[in-house]
Amino acid sequence: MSNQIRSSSSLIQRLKQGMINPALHTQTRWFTPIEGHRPTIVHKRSLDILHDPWFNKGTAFSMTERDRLDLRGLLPPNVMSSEQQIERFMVDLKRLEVQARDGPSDPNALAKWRILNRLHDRNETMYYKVLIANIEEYAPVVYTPTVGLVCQNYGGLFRRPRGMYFSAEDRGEMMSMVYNWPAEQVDMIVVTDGSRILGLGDLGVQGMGIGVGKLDLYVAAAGINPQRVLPVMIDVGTNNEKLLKDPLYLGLQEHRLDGDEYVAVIDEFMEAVFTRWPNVIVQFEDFQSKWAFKLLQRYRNTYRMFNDDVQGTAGVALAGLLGAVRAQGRPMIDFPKQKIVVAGAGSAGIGVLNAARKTMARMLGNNESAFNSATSQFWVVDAEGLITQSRENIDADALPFAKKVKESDRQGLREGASLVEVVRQVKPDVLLGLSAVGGLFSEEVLEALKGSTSTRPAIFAMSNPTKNAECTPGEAFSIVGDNVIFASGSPFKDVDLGNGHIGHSNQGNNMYLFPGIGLGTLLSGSRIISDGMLQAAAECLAAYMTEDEVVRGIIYPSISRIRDITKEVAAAVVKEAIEEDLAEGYRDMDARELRKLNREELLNYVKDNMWSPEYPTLVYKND
Ligand SMILES: NC(=O)c1ccc[n+]([C@@H]2O[C@H](COP(=O)([O-])OP(=O)(O)OC[C@H]3O[C@@H](n4cnc5c(N)ncnc54)[C@H](O)[C@@H]3O)[C@@H](O)[C@H]2O)c1
Ligand SMILES: O=C(O)C[C@H](O)C(=O)O
Ligand SMILES: [Mg+2]
Repeated sequence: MSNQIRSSSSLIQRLKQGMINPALHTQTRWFTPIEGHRPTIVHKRSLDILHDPWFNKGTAFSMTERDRLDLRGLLPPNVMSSEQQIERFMVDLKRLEVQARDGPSDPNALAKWRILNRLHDRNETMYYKVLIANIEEYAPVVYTPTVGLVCQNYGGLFRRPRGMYFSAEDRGEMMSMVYNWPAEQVDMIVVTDGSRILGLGDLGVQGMGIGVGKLDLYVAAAGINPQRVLPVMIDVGTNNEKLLKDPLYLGLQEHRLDGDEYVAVIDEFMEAVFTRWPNVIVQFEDFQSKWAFKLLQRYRNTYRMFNDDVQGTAGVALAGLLGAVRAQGRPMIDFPKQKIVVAGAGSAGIGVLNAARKTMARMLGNNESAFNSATSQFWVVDAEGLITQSRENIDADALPFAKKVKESDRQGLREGASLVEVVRQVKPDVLLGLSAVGGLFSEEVLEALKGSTSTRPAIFAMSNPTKNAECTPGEAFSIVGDNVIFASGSPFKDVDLGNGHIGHSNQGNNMYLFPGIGLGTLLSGSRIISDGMLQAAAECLAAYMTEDEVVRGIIYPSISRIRDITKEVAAAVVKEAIEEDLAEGYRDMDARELRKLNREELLNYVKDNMWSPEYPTLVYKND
């Protein structure tokens, strides 16, 4: 306690006890502190304050207080008044009923999320026990699709902060701020700038929810220790006009930084986290396409990082495409014969196209003619229709897939042709959507797909969340036929086709790969995540399904098996890292020892390093 406070409070005590006659002191004009202005002495800092209901002020901590108490970076950047905090809380309380009605497919999804989130705040071990034991039921609550609703309502749902926030205003400070995070070791970071959250667009600082949801799966599926995960939001502003005007918005209310200024912020963040935790793995999530590719190219050879939307999605889609070939009763090597129409040429669509083309080309001999012939198997349609080489200002990433004008003429197609025209003319084996446009595979498009030359056309409606799916499984099976293969990014129920037959609704989501890519990289000790490691992950997922399953139209495992498939994927990633001479080992397992492991030993090594939610015995030690 400061001397001044001690002396004035003892004065008050003495006054109260009648030891001082106030009349004698009228001339002296003693300083009497106003009760509400007296500081409260705390013996805590950082997260300990935020987690103490007595001291916590949440978003109302002023900037100076945040600096004084090591809170900088642990809260969203916008400082709120207590009146604003209460208004936000009340808006949310009143909105609950409306949101419950608007929920994805489960009207109580948001309410369930709140209950689970409160458990997460109170007891991590119990939370993950519940999640792992009931993953099929609660993955759609803590992850896609409900997490989309959570991000949209983040302002109202914000309670106890989770993760770190770096904002454009923290430039020059990140290297020290990163030490405000209390964990000595961090294995996995999921970072977003909130610019393209699922198919919901720019949600600014509210995108924090996506990193939290992805890391829940890292813990539940990959057994990454929850004390070693860190969700990060880089708030460089938002171009969402509604949020820019919302007085209760928690992020920076200015337009997004762009160009070199933007890159400098991300560079500073990368330097800061890798300086403090040199072995961390950083997963980039839901960055708008414009930056997704550029940042991936910028960092992938120097840092342990990957982009989930570009690379994770590519692997999952590739595994599904190979599964669809098998489901037709054909060998995987027939993949290069598939005609594939892709709707959407953003970070996800282009990622899938590159991976699928590369795999086809490899199957065809990996030379120039193999590449050309693989390229001709794809038709790419974006918001402006079919992409051909006659398009002006064509995006550099889409250029390799632009149809040659002669080729499209021959097929009766022109630049900008609509999706339905393309499907009608091409009669594809596969129709794959990563457009973020719900219902894009309309009745007309699905009717056109009935003309497919495939015995078993495949439909991948991969956009998230549920309302952005290009079509539902009900529409796919009823319009195109009972025989189709169907997968979607967000979960749907299987369809009862009558006569005891089931139309299987697969979930084609990058959740089947990113946890294994992260865990495998960690356990291999590789300094980078190579194309080969990603390819190995995808091939492992493709091979995971049995012949019997694929023939029944089941091309992805049920989410109840996610811990097992993640273990397999991680082992495949470690193995590839060893083969590419990238593995440097992890903890006691050095690179030489790693190389000696056979398949079974490798799987055990992975399994033994997966955290499981069990209560440890606690002992108090005073030092
Ligand atoms: N299932 C998964 O695992 C998975 C993984 C990553 C992304 N996604 C989903 O994919 C979607 C797209 O993500 P992104 O990062 O590529 O987004 P993006 O905004 O970068 O790209 C969207 C693309 O769709 C195109 N498009 C828009 N309207 C169209 C229309 N009417 N017809 C055809 N194309 C149209 C755009 O031109 C653009 O090329 C999102 O909904 C996201 O949730 C799913
Ligand atoms: O988050 C998901 O469910 C998948 C993917 O990363 C997406 O952005 O949609
Ligand atoms: Mg994503």
